[in-house]
Order: sequence, then structure tokens, then C-alpha cells
Amino acid sequence: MGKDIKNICCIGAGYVGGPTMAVIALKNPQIQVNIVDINEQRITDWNDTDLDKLPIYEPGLKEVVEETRNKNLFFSTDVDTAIDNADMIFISVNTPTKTYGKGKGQAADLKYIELCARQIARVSKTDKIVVEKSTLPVRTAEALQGILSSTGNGVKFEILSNPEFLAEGTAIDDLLIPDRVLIGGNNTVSGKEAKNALSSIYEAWIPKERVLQTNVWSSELSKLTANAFLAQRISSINAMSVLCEETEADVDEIARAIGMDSRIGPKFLKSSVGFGGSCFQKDVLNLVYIAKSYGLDEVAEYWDQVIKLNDYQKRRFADKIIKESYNTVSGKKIAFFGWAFKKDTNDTRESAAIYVADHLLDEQADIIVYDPKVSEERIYADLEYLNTHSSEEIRNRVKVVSSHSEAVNNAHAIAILTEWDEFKAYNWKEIYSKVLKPANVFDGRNILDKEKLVNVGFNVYNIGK
Ligand SMILES: NC(=O)C1=CN([C@@H]2O[C@H](COP(=O)(O)OP(=O)(O)OC[C@H]3O[C@@H](n4cnc5c(N)ncnc54)[C@H](O)[C@@H]3O)[C@@H](O)[C@H]2O)C=CC1
Ligand SMILES: O=C(O)[C@H]1O[C@H](OP(=O)(O)OP(=O)(O)OC[C@H]2O[C@@H](n3ccc(=O)[nH]c3=O)[C@H](O)[C@@H]2O)[C@H](O)[C@@H](O)[C@@H]1O
Repeated sequence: MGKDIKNICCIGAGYVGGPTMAVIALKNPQIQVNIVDINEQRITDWNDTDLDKLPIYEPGLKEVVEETRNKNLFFSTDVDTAIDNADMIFISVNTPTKTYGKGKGQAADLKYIELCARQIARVSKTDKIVVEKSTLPVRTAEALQGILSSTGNGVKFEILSNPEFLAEGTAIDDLLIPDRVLIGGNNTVSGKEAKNALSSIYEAWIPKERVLQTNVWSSELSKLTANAFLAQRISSINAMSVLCEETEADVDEIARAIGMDSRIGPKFLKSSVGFGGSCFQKDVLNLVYIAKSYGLDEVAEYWDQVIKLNDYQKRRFADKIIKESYNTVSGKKIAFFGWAFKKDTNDTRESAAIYVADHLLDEQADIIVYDPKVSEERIYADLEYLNTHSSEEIRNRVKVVSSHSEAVNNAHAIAILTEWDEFKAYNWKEIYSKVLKPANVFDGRNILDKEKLVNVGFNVYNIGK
């Protein structure tokens, strides 16, 4: 298997495949990078000459795409040709929680991964390095090897695990200056050669000492471990937020105090309405499932608590809105500032806003949503996907508007669901003049200047204060 990689194929043009490959192409102009996907619309959008129409919003992404697209970065639906031409194939397809059968609601659904493996096995005529970029259960490489090595056509595949640690909203910066890159593979001669080949692609812009090589199982399990630890930190600080609300302690002050302990560190201690995003819940649930499948019930229960606490935090926020609205929100207008699961992304997967809205809909609230980057249809689709309220009811009760000032007209309450910077800069005096009184703001992200808002006349409810 040659060290010199000239042609890369990435299967899956999503939040990971798109930005990751764009940066690899940018830093390795000698390599042709083909990103392929079965979703035709997505590929059309990636190829749109209007760079504001790219399917993913990430600060800095369009500049990288502009510099590389149609030079050494190509987007296409022709999966077979891209596989055939590639020396190295990244699999970056989705691995959602299973919604059916064994492991439903917990295990990762690996059907898309398996389809990719079968397609690679069927199409390949030359030896290839196959890279797991998707987040996968530990020992998936074994299954891939099983599929790829049973073609009988003499083609050799070396499987690597190279999990991605980027966070949405900062994907380009995370890719340009990663804390580390992790490459797992076999410790055979060809395995080491493959790891070095992948390492050299990253070494085009990342210091060699930050590219870590491990065995394939450690690499697969490190990714689940990293997400579980990160999610656990949020659930830990959110657990303290509940206690703060009972005791007049302030969760932000606690975060600062403990974060200065260098053993704990200051990051990922922001208490919130609950974590969202496509991965934390999915990956922790997957870890719970894996632990259970090895009969490790105590381990499974330990990690399951991270999810339970997060569900509790979302529910608690909705309950607080109801309680402070004289115990009923029926027919009342609740203005939502933000729908995305965090700022600087248009991604709404598992966003806390969806669950808070759903709970308020149970209580017949009217919800007016403003988010700077999320479309009306996305918001309806998120609520419809839950299958708890009819499409008709959702469209009657939930309105999506294109400015914050439209959202607040005659609102009974304002709820901050996403920490978009622009919310802090609004003219809160003007907002006060438009809402019904008493004027209640529920700051689910602790981003607003409480003193200023109280001086304007608002009642401000925080998390953990
Ligand atoms: N979203 C994120 O920030 C991160 C995600 N990950 C992991 O990366 C993986 C991908 O995640 P996303 O990019 O967010 O998913 P995504 O859903 O945005 O993209 C996956 C793409 O794969 C395509 N696809 C599925 N099966 C295919 C097939 N057989 N052939 C061609 N294309 C196919 C889908 O059409 C879709 O466009 C997941 O395992 C996720 O856990 C890891 C780190 C960060
Ligand atoms: O595997 C993945 O998909 C990725 O998951 C997360 O990235 P992401 O979900 O994009 O964004 P985060 O910044 O981690 O935020 C996740 C959620 O936690 C919330 N959060 C984050 C930090 C914090 O202190 N408090 C808090 O409530 C955010 O608002 C958001 O809803 C990890 O940070 C990435 O390293 C990982 O690659």
C-alpha cells in the first residue's frame, strides 16, 4: 500500500465530511479530494455558485470551499467512480441511534456504514486504506474487515480509525488547530504504513507530535469516551445548577471557582438549558448499550445518568416558564430566541429548544420562534419528528418569524434557548415596551446582563442562580 496518497474519496458530505475534507484539500493541494453523497440536494448545494447556499453554515467554511472547490476539491453523487479512483477512502456517514429492533433507542445504527463497506468491497479494483471518520462503537473495524476481506478478488484493505473531534460552530478553527488528531490502526507492517500515510496528510499543517497513533480499538473507544466526558461535565454542572437555585449559590461563580483548579480546568462548565447536538446523546447512549452488551450494568447505569440529568434540565426549564406564568401558558405567547443547539450553527439536531417547545405545546402555549440561521421548515420538521403533536397543531401554535422584534410583540415571556451573540446586543428597552407585563425573561443560557434588564423592568430567571 503506497505511502503517497494522490486521491482521496470521502463518503458522506455532511457536517463532518464537508468541512474536514475542505481543510484537507486546502492544506494538501497535490491531493485530489472527492466528496460523494447519495443525497443529491446536498451535493447540488455544495456545488452552488452562491457560497451562501452551502448546506452547512460554519464560520470560515465558505472561504475554504471557495479556495479549493473545483481545483482539488470536488462534490459529486458518483460514489462508485470516487471509490474506484481513491487510494484512501474516508467513511463519514451518519451513525444515528437505532429507531427499531434490537438496541432501539440506544445502539448506533450501523446500516449506512455497512452499506459503504459493501459498496467499497464491490467497486474496488486496487488496494485501499479505508478510514473510519464516523463515530463508531468499539470493534466496528472488525466488522468492516469482515466485509472487505470476503470479496475474493485479491484487493487488500487496511482499516484505520480516525475519529473527528471538531465542534460545530468552530469546525474550521478546530480543524486548522486541533488539540490532537487520533489515528488508530493495526500494529502490523502494512497497518503502520497506513497510519503513517494518513499522518502525513495531517502533518501538512499539524505538528507531528499532535498526531497520535494508537491501536484501532483504543481509537474507536477514545471518541466515545471523549464525548461521554464532555457531556458528563455539562450534566455535572447542570446538576449543581439545581442545587444553586435552592441555596442562593450562583452556578457561574461556582464554575469560575472550580475551573481555576488546574486539575478541573475552565472549559465546558457553562450551565445551560441542557446539551443538544447530534452526538452527545447518541454517543453516550451507545456507550450505555455497549457496556450493557458486555454485562457491565454498573458502568451502563453510570453513563445513563448523564442523559437522565440532561432530560431533567430541559424539562425543568419548561416547567419554570409555566410556574412563573401563574401555572398556565395555555394560549400565551412565548417568544423563543434561538432554536439551533448552540450558536454559530444552523444545526438543530437534538436541540434543547425542540424539547422545551414540545413540553410547552403540551400545555397549549403559542410559540414564536426567531433564530438567525434556522429555517421555518426545519423548525416544523423538528417538532413533527417527535410525533407528539399533529402537524396541524404545530403549524397553528408555532410561528417562525424573521426578526426578534416581530417575535416579542405582545409576548407573555421571552425564553433564550441558544446563546447567539446578537441577543446580548438587542435594545432591551424597546423589547420591554413591546411585551406584556409582568415582563418575564427566562435566560436558558445565562448570557444576558441581568442587572441591566432588571433596571429596564424585566423579571429575569436564570439557570442556577
Ligand atoms: N456533526 C458533528 O459535529 C460531528 C459528527 N461526528 C460523527 O461523524 C459522522 C457523520 O456525522 P455528520 O457529518 O454530522 O452527519 P450528516 O448526517 O450531516 O452527514 C452524513 C451524510 O452521509 C450521507 N450518506 C449516508 N449513507 C451514505 C452512503 N451509503 N453513501 C453516500 N452517502 C451516504 C448522508 O446522505 C449524509 O449527507 C457521525 O458518525 C457523527 O457521529 C463526529 C464529530 C463531530
Ligand atoms: O462528536 C461530535 O459530534 C462533537 O460533539 C461535540 O461538539 P458539538 O456537539 O458540535 O458542540 P459542543 O460545543 O460540544 O456543544 C454541545 C452542546 O453542549 C452545550 N454546552 C456546551 C458547553 C458547555 O459548557 N455547556 C453546554 O451546555 C452546547 O450548548 C451544545 O448544546 C464535541 O465538543 C466535539 O468535540 C465532538 O467532535
